Amino acid sequence: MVSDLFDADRWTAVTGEFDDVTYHRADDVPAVRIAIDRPEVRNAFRPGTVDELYAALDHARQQADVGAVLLTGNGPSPKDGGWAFSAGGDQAIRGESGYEYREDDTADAAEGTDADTGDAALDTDTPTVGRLHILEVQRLIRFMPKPVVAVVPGWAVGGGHSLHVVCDLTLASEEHAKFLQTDPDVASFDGGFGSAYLARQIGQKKAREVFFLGKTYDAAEAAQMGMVNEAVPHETLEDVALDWAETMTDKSPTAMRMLKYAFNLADDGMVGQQVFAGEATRLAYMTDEASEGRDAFLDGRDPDFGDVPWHY
Ligand SMILES: CC(C)(COP(=O)(O)OP(=O)(O)OC[C@H]1O[C@@H](n2cnc3c(N)ncnc32)[C@H](O)[C@@H]1OP(=O)(O)O)[C@@H](O)C(=O)NCCC(=O)NCCSC(=O)c1cc(O)c2ccccc2c1O
Repeated sequence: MVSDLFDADRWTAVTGEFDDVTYHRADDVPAVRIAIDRPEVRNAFRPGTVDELYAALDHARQQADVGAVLLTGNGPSPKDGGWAFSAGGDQAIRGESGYEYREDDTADAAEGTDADTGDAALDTDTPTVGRLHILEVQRLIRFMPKPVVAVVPGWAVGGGHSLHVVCDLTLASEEHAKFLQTDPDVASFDGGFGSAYLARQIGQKKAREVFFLGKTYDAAEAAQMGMVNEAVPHETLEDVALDWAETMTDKSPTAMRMLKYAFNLADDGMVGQQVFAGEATRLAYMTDEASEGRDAFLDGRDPDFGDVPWHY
């Protein structure tokens, strides 16, 4: 069983070697579901978990027929029935330079696993140094050209809280979702999206409260603060998430992509401009004007842009 909230009739597993993550594609919606699968430790992530998250998300990014990603945590815990989106970095394997691979951490994806085949695509050694590469996952979510929805069935804590913050939308379980920042309790700090983008969402004073006072907020409070879009009954969480995916994937892919990058642009500086401009270039390439520029070069003649209007 994948998760109590998972409806096996609506999803098909994506082939790949995953130990800490499950990865499914919806049968009737162009969307995928990626879930951390360590419910016994509140879906805390270790380096191998992060590798697999990255591999699944990057695979989803590259599927031209997938328009939305649902990111969640499987549950409940077999130990005590508790639910979690993620409790952040696994503190049991935190070393002095970051989170460390241990023997039982099957880091297949770190070796370049191909998400389609599970085969090792690149021959790299398992790193011996500590990692903080959940930040790479954050950037992947931020820059991928399709919406990512955090589907929060329980605790979103520390680095798990930051993960929901960086997602485009957050949907939370009315009964079980809880939001908490423990970073300064465990001498950690997400000074990037987890704090700065949070402040954009809920305001500076409130974001400082989240980190400095470490209060726990339920789904209704988090929605009222502006870091959660909607709180829904626990049993309906994944159905509503898939409805959202269906709504979003019915819309124009180009408009959705340009909107996501436009929302990012002001906060992301020159990187935001580069990502937005890349998509503007793609749109320009689709015009007759661009074809004329290319063809003139290939034909060895001067381009004739005479018929192209100077739009205003
Ligand atoms: C999440 C909790 C509030 C849940 O409390 P609850 O009482 O419901 O459950 P338990 O405490 O009994 O936990 C059950 C079980 O899970 C284990 N567990 C929970 N969280 C973790 C964890 N993060 N790491 C390892 N194990 C965890 C717990 O030990 C129990 O196991 P048993 O064997 O005893 O059954 C509460 O659990 C909690 O507060 N957890 C810790 C949250 C936390 O501090 N997370 C880390 C924050 S730092 C971080 O995530 C982080 C990661 C990065 O990679 C970064 C990179 C760059 C910058 C910043 C980063 C960053 O901040």
